[in-house]
Amino acid sequence: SLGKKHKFWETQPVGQFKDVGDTSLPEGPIEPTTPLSEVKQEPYNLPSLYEWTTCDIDDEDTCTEIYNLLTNNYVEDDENMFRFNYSKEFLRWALRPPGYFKSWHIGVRVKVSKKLVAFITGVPAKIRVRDEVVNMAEINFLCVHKKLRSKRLAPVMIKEITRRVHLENIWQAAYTAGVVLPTPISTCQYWHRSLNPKKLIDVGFSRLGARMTISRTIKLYKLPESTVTPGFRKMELRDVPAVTRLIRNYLSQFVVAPDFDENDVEHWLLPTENVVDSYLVESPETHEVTDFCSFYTLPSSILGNQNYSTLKAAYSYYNVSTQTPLLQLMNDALIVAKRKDYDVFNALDIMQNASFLKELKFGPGDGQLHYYLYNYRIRHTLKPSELGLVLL
Ligand SMILES: CCCCCCCCCCCCCC(=O)CSCCNC(=O)CCNC(=O)[C@H](O)C(C)(C)COP(=O)(O)OP(=O)(O)OC[C@H]1O[C@@H](n2cnc3c(N)ncnc32)[C@H](O)[C@@H]1OP(=O)(O)O
Ligand SMILES: CN(C)Cc1n[nH]c2ccc(-c3ccc(F)cc3OCCn3ccnc3)cc12
Repeated sequence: SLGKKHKFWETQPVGQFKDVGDTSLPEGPIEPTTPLSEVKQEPYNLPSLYEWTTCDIDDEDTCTEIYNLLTNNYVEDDENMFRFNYSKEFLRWALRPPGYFKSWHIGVRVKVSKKLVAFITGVPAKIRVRDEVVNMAEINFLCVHKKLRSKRLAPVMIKEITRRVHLENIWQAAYTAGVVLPTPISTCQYWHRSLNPKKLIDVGFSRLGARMTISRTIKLYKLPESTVTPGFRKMELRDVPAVTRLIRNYLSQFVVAPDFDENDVEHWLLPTENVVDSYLVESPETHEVTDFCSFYTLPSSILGNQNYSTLKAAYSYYNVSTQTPLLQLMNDALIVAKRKDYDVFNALDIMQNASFLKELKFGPGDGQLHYYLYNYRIRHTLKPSELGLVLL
């Protein structure tokens, strides 16, 4: 029909807008897997000025190049006031999960200067869709330098990472984006809970409510100094088996969710300073681990403000409540984040998050996050509450 033409995405094995609502199409892989011998052996062609490079994230200088490219050219909010500022330790965490492939950390350099001007990554993940556990690639950090935009570089990078993922005999992928592409499996809202309202108002992230003063606003968002749940403590290595049992059981209720094993839990959920914080509730009586909450640290650069350069943001990650009310558990997470000097606590309305957002004084964000699967059809668009997957 009319509407935007997606010249690249209409060539890809993804749900097409024209097929939305066609319930005759089966759920599952859209294209059959290809014999490995038929996968293109050589890289796709880049425009002649550029060359592919496989980025070694363990190399300090390469990690710095990636950090600088993203810091200056990655995702901005709709009003171009903030830009994600993933730290180097965060990138090393995000890109080296169990079973990762260095070949999936793909850069583009200018041949002459060797300047890194583009980047795209994949990490392997076992993702369950309903009752099927599918080996997928989680694609992230797609970035083209601002000076090289709208040259159709992104499709070449996407085809190249697709080729490299195919070489590892993986045929599906998961990704999220703030932009609408063919075709979201779900669209969720993000919400923000002010922790440092004065700074948020100063930098233009929040606006003073009608009939509100600064001091009234500070009082509105005030939190206790200490958490309230008995047995609430930081997660430790010895907790990995119990947390794995807890989170596997919890995530089984969602249509799309990671299929975490103990190695995954150790990597993704054990606290890492300035990257991911995780807490659990150990019953003082039974010493059973009954609840879990976690958030990751993703600052945003503040573009064009005299007094502040960085917004310290915590993002809700995976949370499980079996004994402690989710509302109380998440309020303890807010209390910890405030104590650690975060300015704002962000959450998507996925999983059971909608049950606490309003009551804990989260306000709706100004955009949406769309979830996508590559080469896997979902018959009906999912509600955010059916999603159990958080991509960084
Ligand atoms: C089996 C394995 C499969 C693995 C692969 C799975 C798929 C993985 C897919 C990747 C998932 C990444 C997830 C992720 O990283 C999280 S979403 C964050 C993406 N990055 C940013 O927003 C950073 C700032 N923007 C940029 O760097 C550029 O604007 C980018 C590089 C985004 C586009 O560069 P550009 O210079 O602005 O544009 P052209 O090169 O001229 O290309 C235009 C074409 O690119 C399509 N486009 C635009 N934004 C996109 C996006 N976010 N996903 C997918 N496609 C996107 C667009 O629709 C158009 O195609 P169409 O004509 O068909 O509409
Ligand atoms: C998920 N991961 C793939 C990064 C990513 N890509 N595109 C995005 C678009 C929105 C969000 C997002 C997710 C949760 C949230 F609470 C706020 C968000 O963006 C606010 C707007 N913003 C953008 C930059 N600085 C502020 C993340 C992303």
